[in-house]
Amino acid sequence: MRPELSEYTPIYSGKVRELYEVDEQHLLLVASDRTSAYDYILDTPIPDKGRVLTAMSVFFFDALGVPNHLAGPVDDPRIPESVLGRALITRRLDMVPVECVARGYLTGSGLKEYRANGQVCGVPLPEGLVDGSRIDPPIFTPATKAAVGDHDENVSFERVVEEVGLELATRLRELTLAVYSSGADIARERGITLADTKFEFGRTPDGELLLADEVLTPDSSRYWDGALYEPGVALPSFDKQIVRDWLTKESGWSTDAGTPPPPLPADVVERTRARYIEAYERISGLSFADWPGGAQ
Ligand SMILES: Nc1ncnc(-c2cnn(Cc3cccc(F)c3)c2)c1Cl
Repeated sequence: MRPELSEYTPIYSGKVRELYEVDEQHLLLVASDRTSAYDYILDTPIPDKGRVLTAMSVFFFDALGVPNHLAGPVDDPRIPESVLGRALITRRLDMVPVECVARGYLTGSGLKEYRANGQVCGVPLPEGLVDGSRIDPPIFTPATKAAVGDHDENVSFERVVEEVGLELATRLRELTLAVYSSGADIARERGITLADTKFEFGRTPDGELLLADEVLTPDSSRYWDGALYEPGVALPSFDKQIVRDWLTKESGWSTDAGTPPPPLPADVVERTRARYIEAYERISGLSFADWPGGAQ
């Protein structure tokens, strides 16, 4: 008999995820079916999104072989039925207050910074780069966690050293770049470009540094279709472009409307759900139908 979710104390509610306390040493990390676009949380959930992204994290945690915060399998008996398949039992860690971002391609806030001063987070880049240019080797572009509703602030490596000390800052950079490259290689072999990603790390009471949070999901990374990639071409998001295009080209809404986006039509929801499942099945080589939870 599984416990009810109401038996666990909620300790954090993010835009699309929640965190509960299971006991002194363990947390329940829950991924919802909510999705965001243009910095809004959409009214319409994408069925199975939480389960697919959980499956992706588990696949990468296993594939990368890096010490991490997982403390049980996806069907751990401590996981309530209502969130089975989209929740994980994790060890409770002392989280490092740095968003550890790796970029293998120049876009988003990195491109904005580059255009202003030819570097990203204090890392100088070659001249002449455009949106989508490859950054090889990938760079560590850390950020400080923003207040709720705000964007993270890109910071220099030196700033991270001030925050956490040189040894840990160096370790974070090494781990971030190594794990990103391994994950990006796995995805690239399956035709998916992971342009960038954001990791979070935490420490155990005896000081071990573990990879925590979600790993290499479309919510923590930019997923591009490898077949469509070309530098300088605005790169559609593998998972979010269907929603973005419907919102900006068909719904009558616009980003400067100052109003929240309208609800999504069923076909946009279904096509987006299918894109998440396609990304998971291509990258993992596994069938999502075998993943626990969902319509029982
Ligand atoms: N193993 C850990 N130990 C301690 N704290 C965390 C932790 C804190 N915050 N976050 C981000 C987050 C993850 C999911 C759902 C949310 F609502 C928020 C993760 C973790 Cl993963």
